[in-house]
Amino acid sequence: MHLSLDGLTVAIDGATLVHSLSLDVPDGSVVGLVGPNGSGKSTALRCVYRALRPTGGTVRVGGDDLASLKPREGARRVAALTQESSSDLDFTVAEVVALGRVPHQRGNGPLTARERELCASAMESMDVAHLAHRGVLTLSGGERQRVLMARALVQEPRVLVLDEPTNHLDVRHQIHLLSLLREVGVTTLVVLHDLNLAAAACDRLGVLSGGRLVAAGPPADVLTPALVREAFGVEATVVPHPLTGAPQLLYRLTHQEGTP
Ligand SMILES: Nc1ncnc2c1ncn2[C@@H]1O[C@H](COP(=O)(O)OP(=O)(O)OP(=O)(O)O)[C@@H](O)[C@H]1O
Repeated sequence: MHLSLDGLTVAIDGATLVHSLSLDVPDGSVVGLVGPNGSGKSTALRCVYRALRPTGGTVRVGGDDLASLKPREGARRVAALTQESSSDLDFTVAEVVALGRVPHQRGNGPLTARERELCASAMESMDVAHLAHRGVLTLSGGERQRVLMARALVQEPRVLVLDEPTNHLDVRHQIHLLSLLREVGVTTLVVLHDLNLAAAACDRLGVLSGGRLVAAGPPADVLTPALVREAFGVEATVVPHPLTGAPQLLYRLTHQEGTP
């Protein structure tokens, strides 16, 4: 299902945090949003999972204005894994994952056999099946992140919105999660800090700086030394990955005058 941000603007207390952001995420594609700290990535994403109402512009999901959809219909279409996703209650892992089915359920009936199978397979896929009976509050940061991703998958969304989903994950689980996005084939908008992972995982990238989209396109077109210098203030050498051809950034740590 196609996701599009059309002239999205967010102003809070007189400060414009996102300036007229237009970005398309075609059906089944993975689009990455990158940019320095405070550039507006999470703010833009919050409008897509309806934690924030934009001041201007529209978020369209499958052609429909998200703001016009009933909350349940919105939740059937869009699942989010965000910095705010957490559970303060000591549910078990299996219970938290099963919560992903709520937008599809009528009343408080038990899960169907298909839904139980869906939960089992999502937990297996995110490598948390062995934690099914553990309380989520006892989990490590990475384990909790994988549980929340399993919950998002169980929701069977048409659009996935992920804010730094690899935060907390070790390198094996980072690669697994990002590879999974391709396999699942769900339209995905994902904020990533690691530009090399973003280049490998995404069909297209959008670069935010100061709340404005300063570049958008395939990773090889976007991740140039000039763009990285301008947006991030960093010197990088860009080389093609020897196996995949995806652009990879090499950095050199610079010595600061006056430090040992
Ligand atoms: N509710 C708010 N009130 C005032 N300022 C806010 C609010 N929410 C976010 N901001 C500011 O808006 C800017 C963009 O924040 P946002 O969280 O979208 O950035 P980001 O690109 O996701 O950053 P990071 O990479 O650090 O996660 C920041 O300067 C932040 O301090």
